[in-house]
Amino acid sequence: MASAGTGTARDLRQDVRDARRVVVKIGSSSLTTAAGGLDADRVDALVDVLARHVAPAGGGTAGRQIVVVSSGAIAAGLAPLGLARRPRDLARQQAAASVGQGLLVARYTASFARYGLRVGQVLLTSDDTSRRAHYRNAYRTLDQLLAMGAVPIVNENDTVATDEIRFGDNDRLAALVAHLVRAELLVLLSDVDGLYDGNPATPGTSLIEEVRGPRDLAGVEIGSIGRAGVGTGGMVTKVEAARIAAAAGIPVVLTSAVRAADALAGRHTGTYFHRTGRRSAGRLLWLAHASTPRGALVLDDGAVRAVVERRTSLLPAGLAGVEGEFSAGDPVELRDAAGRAVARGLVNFDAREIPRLIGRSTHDLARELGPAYEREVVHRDDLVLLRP
Ligand SMILES: Nc1ncnc2c1ncn2[C@@H]1O[C@H](COP(=O)(O)OP(=O)(O)O)[C@@H](O)[C@H]1O
Ligand SMILES: N[C@@H](CCC(=O)OP(=O)(O)O)C(=O)O
Repeated sequence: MASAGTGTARDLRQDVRDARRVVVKIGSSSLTTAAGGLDADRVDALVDVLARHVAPAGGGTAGRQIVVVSSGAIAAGLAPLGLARRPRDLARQQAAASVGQGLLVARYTASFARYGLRVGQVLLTSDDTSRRAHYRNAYRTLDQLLAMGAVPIVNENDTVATDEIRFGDNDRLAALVAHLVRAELLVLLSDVDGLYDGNPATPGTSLIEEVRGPRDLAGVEIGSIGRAGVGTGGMVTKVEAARIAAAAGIPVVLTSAVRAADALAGRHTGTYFHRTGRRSAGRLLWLAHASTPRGALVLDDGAVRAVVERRTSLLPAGLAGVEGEFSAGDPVELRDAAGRAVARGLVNFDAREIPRLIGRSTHDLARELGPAYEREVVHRDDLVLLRP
């Protein structure tokens, strides 16, 4: 194991050091005071580290493009609204997020301004970003901000997200943002210095320095939120986020906010997740991990084979049934006759139109109902297979 701080080439995680476009996610627990509310000093401490990498002068890794995914809106809104702790109900969480998000971004704005850097607020919902037009738009905005030297500050759009479509935690959001902006590195910063093989509060547990794949996680006790009680997903969502990013070809460093400088410099700190896959097609990762299906299409056996093995579009002839209420453009699940989900896709028809399509050829449908019906139920470009 290389030592931290010396900085010879062998001591460094080279792909971390070489990454130009980086997503840094910071959790609520690292931005709030023990008494509740935003801790301006901790925001400044993080920005001190990040600004050094973004600012054009200074050598080293300066000139990097950094996207910050910052939690903390709800936590920052608690004290100003006289709430002693994080509320359980969605309405009060959203009220707190509404107040807190403004304060959070104001703090980042002032803090980055110390280095002559601008920030741009980007609020995303999981649902939007699975759709083609929104996905492209989100990419374009983030890319443009980076091209103009600004630092995007991303959070979930808490005030409009409903319980069903909500990420809640920002870990998976950060993994998907990393994929969206084609980042070369994802850094997850928390109040714990990495992934431990059990609850770190338990004596005798130790830090896992590297994860090469699922086998390295076997037997690891991955627990929920920490002492601060302001975070959401605990280690479970961080490991899930790391898995999503690594599978999409993006290495991940998971460590504590106080070690951010070491992590970004490529020094051996925290837990390093090696990439396990290659970059996959854009929006489909969001479709698989971020969308909430509004209903289901039941496929006959031939259609399951065609979609799963031959990767074709789903045509009306392969439909055997429909469930739920959805509109054209919504995400739906594709199920086999036994009810197993085999794929997820964006459907081209409203649910109420489906019964008349079941088992029919597109040719017959076009002749009977007009040319608008000569289309796939789910196009293969809008379809992602789910792992068994
Ligand atoms: N195996 C584990 N390794 C490390 N931390 C763990 C583990 N299991 C549970 N945790 C807890 O997860 C917490 C971090 O999650 P969370 O509170 O949601 O933070 P954040 O606000 O940064 O997202 C840590 O404080 C730690 O107590
Ligand atoms: N969007 C929410 C994130 C909630 C949250 O606590 O996330 P995290 O601290 O990353 O587990 C917020 O800004 O409060």
